Order: sequence, then structure tokens, then C-alpha cells
Amino acid sequence: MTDNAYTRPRTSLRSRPRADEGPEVRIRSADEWDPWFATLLRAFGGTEASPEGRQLWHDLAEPERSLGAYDGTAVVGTAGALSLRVAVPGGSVVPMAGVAMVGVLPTHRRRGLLTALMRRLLDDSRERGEPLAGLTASEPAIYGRFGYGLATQRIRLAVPRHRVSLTPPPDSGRVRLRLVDPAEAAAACEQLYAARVPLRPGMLERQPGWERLPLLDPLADRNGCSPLQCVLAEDPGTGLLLGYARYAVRPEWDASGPRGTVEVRDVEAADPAGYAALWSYLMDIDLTETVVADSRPVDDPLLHLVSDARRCEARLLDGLFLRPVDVGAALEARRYAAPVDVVLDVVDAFCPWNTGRWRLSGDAKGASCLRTGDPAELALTVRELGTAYLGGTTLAALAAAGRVREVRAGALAAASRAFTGEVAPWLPHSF
Ligand SMILES: CC(=O)SCCNC(=O)CCNC(=O)[C@H](O)C(C)(C)COP(=O)(O)OP(=O)(O)OC[C@H]1O[C@@H](n2cnc3c(N)ncnc32)[C@H](O)[C@@H]1OP(=O)(O)O
Repeated sequence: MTDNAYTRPRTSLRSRPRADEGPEVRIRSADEWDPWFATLLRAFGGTEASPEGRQLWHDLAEPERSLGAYDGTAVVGTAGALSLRVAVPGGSVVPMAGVAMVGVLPTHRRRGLLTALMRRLLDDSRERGEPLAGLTASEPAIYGRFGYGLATQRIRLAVPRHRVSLTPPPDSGRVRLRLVDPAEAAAACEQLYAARVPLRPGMLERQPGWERLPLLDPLADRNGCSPLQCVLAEDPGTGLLLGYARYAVRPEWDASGPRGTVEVRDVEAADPAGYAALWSYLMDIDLTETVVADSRPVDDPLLHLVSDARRCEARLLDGLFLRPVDVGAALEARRYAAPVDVVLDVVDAFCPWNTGRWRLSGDAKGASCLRTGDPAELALTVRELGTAYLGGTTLAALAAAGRVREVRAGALAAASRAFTGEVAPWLPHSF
């Protein structure tokens, strides 16, 4: 990447990329939402957002973290950061700049505007003391250059329910299922979700207002589906909530009969019985043929409940792209599956304050990561650190691809073991 006024670390609060020409990148004012959002929609092809979706993103976008690239008075580029908190290995929940709403008008592409917006967002994130920045990508090829590595993956499932059976644990038969209004059950579902977050790296602690996201169900976006439905799994004795599933049904008929689809939005459960009971329910809805779930963890227990995982058409997709904004703080924020003591030689071309040697010492109880003059033991870029950070991809796998270099024999296996986790990291939804 070439070093120019767009990419150089920012020194003042306002940044005009070039004195002679080029749009100015600045924080949008609260009353500039309409043209700002219109530019974002246009960058994505120009289709309208539903009024409900528009209102939700208006409310979630943080004006002081929303940037515009202005050509005169016209907004030609957009990007925003959301103040999120992400679960990391060990169960802590760590501040993360959630980079979102990125778009540059077709008239202004490939002139470095995205680069200028990224520069500004990461400088700002550093000033705020956030250890991490993360995003979900329209196209994965865009963000590696800015130091983001693929930290979580998800699978999309399309289960032909008549050809796949479930073998639930015996106690799931006694779970009580109850259809409820999704809005009325939302508070109880959110409570269960909150308890799940620290258990799986990559999940986001719901910030105020974000509880509206899983309920968003505009008529304009239903595309032939029913309104969102919610089923609760409860303990029949105590009434305790064991889990919930939210889904919609898309009815379809042809000459041979009903061929509907169950479109699953989310399924969360506190125990295996509740989880199996919910999936048994979803796979037993009359007049449907297929159960589709767009985002499940790669180690979803469902894969071990079904009679034939091959028929579930699991497709591996990308989830959260992550980059340490501050390598030391990020590596200290998580815990390690095995004791580790390693000197990492890190290159970070976009955020050069991270470049250099770091000694990481840690275990399941805590970690320190400090600058050192000691000789390097593993060499990698910040992108590989982002990829391995949540434990979804091993350092050994990255080394096999030539992306991590072992400088001291033995360092790779030990560090790789320490970085892995018991559960696959997963980001349930994009943002
Ligand atoms: C987190 C999110 O919100 S994801 C959503 C991203 N937005 C979209 O996909 C909407 C449609 N696309 C766009 O608006 C624009 O094309 C953007 C935002 C992707 C890129 O904006 P630009 O201002 O053209 O990017 P910029 O000129 O800074 O390019 C920086 C580098 O990224 C590369 N790049 C830009 N877009 C892409 C792409 N889609 N795929 C691969 N590389 C890309 C450029 O070639 C350039 O490479 P270089 O540094 O080697 O020269």
C-alpha cells in the first residue's frame, strides 16, 4: 500500500486528504443523516431500505463515530464505527470498534476514499482505547489490506426434513414448547442470550437498542414469508426458559403438494434437551420441505443430532473479520488454553504502532503482552493475529499456508495449542 495523505496516521481531529484536491473526511453532523444514508444505499446498488430498517440503523449509528467523505457539500463516501463488545476466549467481553455502513459512490471509487475512512476509524478507535476492531464484509477481499483477518466462520444449512431424522437426548421429550409473540418474549430471550455470550467467543454483548435487531421484520423484506414467529422451550415443572427459536415460514406449493421452507433466524438454548427440542420442532412443521438456517456455528450440535449431516448441505461462510487495534491490549484481554511464553514479531503496515516484537506470556488465568528486545520466535502480520485471536483457526494452519513463520523450533506448536479454544467462535449475525 502506498503511503499518502489518505493512509498516513492522522494527527488532527479533522483530516482533509490532500490540500489541493479530493474529498474531505469528517464526522457527519446529526442533521446530515438523510444524505449520508442515501449515499450508503446508492453505494450498495440503490435499492430502498424499509422504513423500519432505516429507523433502526439511524438509532444504532453513533453520530460521533459516523464519517462522511465530502466532495464540496455532497456526501460521496460513508463509514461508521459502532461501540460493540465481543466475547473472547476465557469469557471476557472486550470493547471492539464495529466497522459498518461503508460505501463509496461509483463516481468516486478507487481513489483511496475507503482507505481514508479506514485510516480515520482506526486512529479514532486507538484513541478510545479499544483493543479490537471488527466487521462483517460485503466482499472478503476488501479488508485484508487493512489488517483484518477472518476470525469466525459460520455454516448455512438447508435441511431436507423428510430425509433427515433427529436423535434427541431422552430428556428432550419432556421439554414444553410454547408459541409466543416474539416482541412479548423478547426480554426473556435477551436474558438467555446474554448468558450465552461469554460462553462462545465472537458473540456480541447486546448494547442498548440492539435488542431490536433480532426482531426486525419489515413487511417489505419478508419476500413471501410469514411474520417472524417465536417458540419457547420451557421446563414443564418450573416454567424456566430453556431456549428459544425465531423463524418464519415461506409457504410454497407445486403440482405434487406443499414444498414450504422454514427460515430460521436464531436458536439459542441453555442445555442440550432444550436445543434438541427446538430443532425437533423446527423440523416437524407441516407443509414444509426444507429448514434453512443462514448462520450456525461450525461446531453446531445439530450436526451431531441429525441422521445424515451430508444432506444438510452445510456451506462454510465467513463471519467476523477482526484486527487488533492495540496488539498488547488485545492479547492480554483473552485467556489461553495452555501456558504460553512466546516472542511474536508482528508486522502491521496500516497501524505501524503495533509493529515490533511482543512477549506474550499467559495461561487460563491471565496474560501479559509487552514489548521486548528478545529474539523473535514466531513472525506474522497483524492479520494472522486477527484470524487466530478467537481460536477458530490455528496458528499451525496459518503456518502451513506460509502466513506464520516459526523462527524458533517448537514455538509454533506451543503457541498454536495455547490460542485454540473449546468451542468454535461464532458471530450470530452481521452488522
Ligand atoms: C464493513 C462494511 O460495511 S462492508 C461494505 C463495503 N461496501 C460495499 O461493498 C459497497 C460497494 N462498494 C463500495 O462502496 C466501494 O467499492 C468500496 C467501499 C468497497 C471501496 O471503496 P474505494 O474508495 O473504491 O476503495 P479504495 O480506493 O480506498 O481502495 C483501497 C484498496 O482496496 C481495493 N479494493 C477496493 N474495493 C475492492 C473490492 N471490492 N475487492 C477487492 N479490492 C478492493 C482497491 O483496489 C485498493 O487497492 P490498492 O490499495 O492495492 O490500490
